[in-house]
Amino acid sequence: MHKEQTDNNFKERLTQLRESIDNIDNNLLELINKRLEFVQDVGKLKAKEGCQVLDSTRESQIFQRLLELNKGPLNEKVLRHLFTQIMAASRQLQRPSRVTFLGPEATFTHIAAMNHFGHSVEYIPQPSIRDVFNEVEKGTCHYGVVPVENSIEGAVNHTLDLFFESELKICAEKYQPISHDLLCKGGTIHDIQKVYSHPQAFAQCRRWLQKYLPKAALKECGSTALAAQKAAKKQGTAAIASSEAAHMYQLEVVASRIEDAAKNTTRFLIIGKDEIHRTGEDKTSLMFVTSHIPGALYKVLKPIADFGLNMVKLESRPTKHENWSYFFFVDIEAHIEDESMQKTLEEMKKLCLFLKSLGSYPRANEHKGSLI
Ligand SMILES: O=C(O)C(=O)C[C@]1(C(=O)O)C=C[C@@H](O)C=C1
Repeated sequence: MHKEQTDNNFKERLTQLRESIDNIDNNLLELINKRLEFVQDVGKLKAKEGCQVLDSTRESQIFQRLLELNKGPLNEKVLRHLFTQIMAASRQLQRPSRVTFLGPEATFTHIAAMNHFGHSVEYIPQPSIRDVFNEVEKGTCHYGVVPVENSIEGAVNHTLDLFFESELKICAEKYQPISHDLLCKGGTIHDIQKVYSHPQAFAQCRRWLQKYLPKAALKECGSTALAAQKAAKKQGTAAIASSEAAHMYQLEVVASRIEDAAKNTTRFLIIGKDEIHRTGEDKTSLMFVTSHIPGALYKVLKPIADFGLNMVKLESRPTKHENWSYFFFVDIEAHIEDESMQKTLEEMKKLCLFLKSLGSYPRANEHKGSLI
């Protein structure tokens, strides 16, 4: 076949296919707008009844249903991303919401927040985890996002401690894969004399730094995003931060995925004032203090096993009121409305000096990952 003929065939076929795509897009647009009209009606109903806009239980059911229905080629990550954005736009239409997070912009907390709430909400950075709690308590923001645990470094103690004073509830959890890049304003790796980053990021990239930048001075910053801001100001300096920070602070990625251990993940908590209903796949977080007697912790935890519940986390923190006395934090795979959980709590309360529930929320899957 002549080249001209092949070109014409290609163009004709491409035009046909693109027309089909345009038709689908037209339908999608019409359907999304129709969906939003229903969402507006739900919003009016909720406003009348004084119900909260975000219904994590319903959203989690929508994801479960769509994932079961999906036959591909759309993959799970992209499906989740698309519907996160659609539902974020829906919530924003019902009531514009504000989400606050441990800033500045482009921290991994910000990335986790955007992956959870989508791009349609207003994001407000805070300088500390305490400020995130304060803003949500005051009601200036509807939800807050804070880190609670890293798969390599362990618990974020400050977050755990703040739950003692706070009446806020955990409304959701989000696992965010953490991947570090080396960013700088220009030039090559050979020009870098100084590297800025958060101490945890340095710890997570130790071997890489020893191998490729053994002579560079390492300067600690309050966050990886702050490190990126600093590196953006001076040639010959670099930052270890996310690829999102590169984009936000106009830096170039000199080396990507420089962390020593793959599968580095941080678990974030979404805090707010909502009580989240049962989905059937839930987690409940508890905080308690035991008495100072032999076997106290064993006795308090025993009902969890007796009622057949799965404890997935146990953490301790000093109470700071009395030396060598501790708060314990446990996560249990159940909802507070479950009968077995109610019975467990009844037994645990009898054995604790102090016990409170930090909330029940849908269990997140660690392997859902991030797209953005
Ligand atoms: O079903 C609701 O309650 C809605 O408000 C609709 C919708 C959605 O977009 O599907 C939006 C917000 C809620 O968090 C849950 C679902």
